[in-house]
Amino acid sequence: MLLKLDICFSPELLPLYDLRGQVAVIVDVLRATSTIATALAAGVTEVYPVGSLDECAALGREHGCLTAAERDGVAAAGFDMGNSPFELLHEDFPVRGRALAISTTNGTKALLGSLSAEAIVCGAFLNLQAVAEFCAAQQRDILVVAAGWKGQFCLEDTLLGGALAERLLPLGLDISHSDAALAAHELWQNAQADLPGYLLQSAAVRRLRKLEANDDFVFCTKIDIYPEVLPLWDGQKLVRR
Ligand SMILES: O=C(O)[C@H](CS(=O)(=O)O)OP(=O)(O)O
Repeated sequence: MLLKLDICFSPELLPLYDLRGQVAVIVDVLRATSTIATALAAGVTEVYPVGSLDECAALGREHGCLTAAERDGVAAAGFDMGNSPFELLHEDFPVRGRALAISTTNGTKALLGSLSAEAIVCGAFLNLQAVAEFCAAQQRDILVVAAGWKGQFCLEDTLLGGALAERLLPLGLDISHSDAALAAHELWQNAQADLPGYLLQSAAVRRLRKLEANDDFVFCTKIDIYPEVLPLWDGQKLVRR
């Protein structure tokens, strides 16, 4: 049987999908899932995605987790870091061997809304190959859950869905049933020659540039920097597989 891939364009649309038996690929290219992949690549042992700032603070206080928290693109006050992957790569701020609790505007919401899936992984351009290999091995239908922006469609997460489809099509993936997947694949065809250039027109990049986080955008559009880093949900937390 051909495997299918579909795309849910925002967490608000999740009630329309039945995730049971499927692989959910949570995607928040700018920036949560890129930051989570970077954290695990940098030696963070486990990542706890949480919905509220209070839960994030409690995990820091009561369990000694590093805490990353952001709202509307800005680091929330009182936490170890915001939502930039570079904060996990500072030499003077060692993260290896530590657990991380993270709460962001869109990305953690997408993950916490997808818990009925058979398997849950985090996808970004940084770890696209790891995600593709996992999906190929699972032999289950795939739902790409785009974090979007405050319930709305976004280009960068949709493009990741298209790029994942492109990797899996030669293995027999079927996207013919889903206009969402077909559209994402078409978008990827247009963007792949110059992904950062294509995304310059996107709302997320305009937001990050206002926040002087353009370096984050450039980094998060690099493909397969971490081809073996797969953030996998173990029922309570994300661990590197
Ligand atoms: O910090 C981010 O990149 C975003 C915040 S927003 O889209 O700028 O409001 O959070 P995320 O949950 O990573 O989309």
